[in-house]
Amino acid sequence: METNSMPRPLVFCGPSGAGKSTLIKQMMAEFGDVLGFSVSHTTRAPRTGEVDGKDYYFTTKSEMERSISNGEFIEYAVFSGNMYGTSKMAVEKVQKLGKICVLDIERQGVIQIKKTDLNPHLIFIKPPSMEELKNRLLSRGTETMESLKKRLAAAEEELAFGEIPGNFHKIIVNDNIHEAYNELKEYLLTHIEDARKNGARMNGEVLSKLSSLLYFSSLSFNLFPTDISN
Ligand SMILES: Nc1ncnc2c1ncn2[C@@H]1O[C@H](COP(=O)(O)OP(=O)(O)OP(=O)(O)O)[C@@H](O)[C@H]1O
Repeated sequence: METNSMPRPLVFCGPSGAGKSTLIKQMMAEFGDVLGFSVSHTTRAPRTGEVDGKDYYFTTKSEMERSISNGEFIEYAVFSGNMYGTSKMAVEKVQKLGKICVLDIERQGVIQIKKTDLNPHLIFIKPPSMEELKNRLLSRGTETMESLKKRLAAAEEELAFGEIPGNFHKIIVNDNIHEAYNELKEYLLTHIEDARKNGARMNGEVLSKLSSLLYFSSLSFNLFPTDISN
């Protein structure tokens, strides 16, 4: 059960190409009523098909640095030469809807988020091998030779971080995507059901408050006057 009214966020971490976005997209498609994606900010250029405000908030280095110094970010990191970060606004936007906030962040971000009071479920997505990771990044077709090299070099460090005991609550090896997704779903099902029940309870409370409010305003303003023609 949740210990407070805000459901615990889900933090996904793992090397670039491990399959985080693929798994998150499947979860959002199946549990979109109760999950909300925290849209990160980035200074990297949009990839074909990426939408500003949906996949990322695309921004500039100077704008992002200004927001960070104003304390507007929960976590941020430089990865592969670009800045990435989670703004407080992005998480609050999801939590205000009573949904479980889903974050896709890298190692430096996980270290920072662990110091906050967000108390997330920390999930590490691992590729079956470095060779397969390279193949996936190549076939995704999003990388230049230079960015591929950077991502693979960073992957070694991400993997080492993922394997340190206590860093994550759950490690999922994404070999077969269906098996990986089922393992993820099984791990999160109780959390999702709790959030659904809490959401339904919160909606019920809001509805009952609204109907009392309507009832009392109808009495005080006599919105529904009694028929005196009889
Ligand atoms: N189990 C799998 N088997 C084969 N291909 C996969 C599997 N999971 C994901 N892929 C493919 O591998 C590529 C990388 O996956 P994805 O973009 O989800 O990784 P990511 O961890 O989100 O990477 P990044 O951090 O760079 O955004 C994609 O083209 C995706 O379709």
